[in-house]
Amino acid sequence: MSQIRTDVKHSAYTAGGAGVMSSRVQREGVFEAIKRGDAFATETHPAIQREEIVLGIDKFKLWYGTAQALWDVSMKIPRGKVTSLIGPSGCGKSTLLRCVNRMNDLIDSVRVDGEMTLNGDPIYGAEVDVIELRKRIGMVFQKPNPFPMSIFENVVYPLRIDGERNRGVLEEVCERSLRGAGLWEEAKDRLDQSALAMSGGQQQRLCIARAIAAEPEVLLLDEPCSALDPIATGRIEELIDELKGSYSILIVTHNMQQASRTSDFTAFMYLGRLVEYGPTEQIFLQPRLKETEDYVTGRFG
Ligand SMILES: Nc1ncnc2c1ncn2[C@@H]1O[C@H](COP(=O)(O)OP(=O)(O)OP(=O)(O)O)[C@@H](O)[C@H]1O
Repeated sequence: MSQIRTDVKHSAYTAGGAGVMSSRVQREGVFEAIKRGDAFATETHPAIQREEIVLGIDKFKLWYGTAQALWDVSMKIPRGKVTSLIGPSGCGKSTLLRCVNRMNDLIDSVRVDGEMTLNGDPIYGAEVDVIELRKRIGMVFQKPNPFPMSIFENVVYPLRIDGERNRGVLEEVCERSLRGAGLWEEAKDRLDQSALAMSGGQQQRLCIARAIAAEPEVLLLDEPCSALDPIATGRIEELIDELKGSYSILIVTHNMQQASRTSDFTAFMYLGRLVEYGPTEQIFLQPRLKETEDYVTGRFG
């Protein structure tokens, strides 16, 4: 899908919505219900059920101190596909993403409830080794964060910390990961040079190379293009398209065009709730809820 359409035909509260919404929610709308704190069920499209699942999120809640930021979020993330989290600023997209690899553990005031599973294994629980978990879930941040070392050492960093010393293995992984991140041709003659001398777009692809060097089961991208110019953004979007199939990607984006171009599935969040979740084309062209339509067509947010 190359562009967002504004002539969407939604079937608010009829095609599946009515079955789960209280009559008050139907009458006054989802956003009013959410603001009031009423019980509210996500509009999940049936197509999700046909997918093989890599990540399960079940009734997940999060508080920063006394302020609740996530409310009963339940969703299944398909394997080998790209799933976008969209929604207005402050709706909890990054918070949800950071819960997947337990980055929020680093914030003292955070408390969570509910379940998440990675290929069936619990993500939360006293027995979970968070360091091992983070090896299975790669993450790329808004601003590229290469380490102050050579391009080569950046890419093989995950193997180094696992104790890998075999030069042949490291070189093979370096080349494979840089090729995977679309950076090999630009980087192959300067592998020993500092990563900090690369352009912002190259640094972000390097961070993706470093993430995929660890062969993660899920790749989390938190607004990976927000610090990049349009050309570098285009390269990252092409790369996301190429990684699809081999990797399961969950991406937070502010950019509707980016969500529609890059993702197979899209989840629309509002005030810490998951409002509607389904195939990207349906979310953009035939959303079930009027609120989703208003957001994706730019009528609010
Ligand atoms: N470290 C924190 N401590 C306290 N509150 C936080 C913290 N991080 C986020 N919040 C709050 O949690 C809510 C969700 O924020 P979050 O950053 O997840 O939203 P977002 O949808 O990713 O926003 P944006 O699109 O602006 O990045 C907001 O109300 C925010 O102020």
